[in-house]
Amino acid sequence: MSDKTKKLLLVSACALVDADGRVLIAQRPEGKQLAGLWEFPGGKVEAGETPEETLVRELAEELGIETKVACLAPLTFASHSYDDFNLLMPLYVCRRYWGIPQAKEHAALKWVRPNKLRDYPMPPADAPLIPFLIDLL
Ligand SMILES: Nc1nc2c([nH]c(=O)n2[C@H]2C[C@H](O)[C@@H](COP(=O)(O)OP(=O)(O)OP(=O)(O)O)O2)c(=O)[nH]1
Repeated sequence: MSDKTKKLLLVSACALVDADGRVLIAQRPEGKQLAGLWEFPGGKVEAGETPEETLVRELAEELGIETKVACLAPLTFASHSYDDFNLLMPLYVCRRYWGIPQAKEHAALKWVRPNKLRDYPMPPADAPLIPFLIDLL
């Protein structure tokens, strides 16, 4: 049943892909909601931003890498109802970026083959995204 008090939260996420077809996942740090789970880098779309601009900003803040809006290709989206909000999360693929990803805000980073993603505990919203990455890569 719909809960009219629940807010829709728009979050942009990115599957960064390396030359080997592996995807970067990042572990949420202690103290945050969903701590310890592995996620796709990204974050909340802020006022005035396009979802692509959000990702360019978040990838710089979280990983210290540079990319461009034109280097982000939409793949699919996640839609999941958490207890306190409804999440809508477009997932982009990025194969072209500059710099080496570093965990600036995460506990750890890992490059993983798409068919191994299920070995890493992810937020419940993310499980339906995995088959799209397996198909693509
Ligand atoms: N970046 C990202 N967020 C995800 C994924 N899956 C998923 O459910 N989320 C959720 C977790 C958070 O509730 C929200 C992302 O928000 P965020 O990373 O900007 O915010 P946060 O919870 O770290 O908190 P904040 O301190 O920034 O407010 O989306 C994912 O794969 N990547």
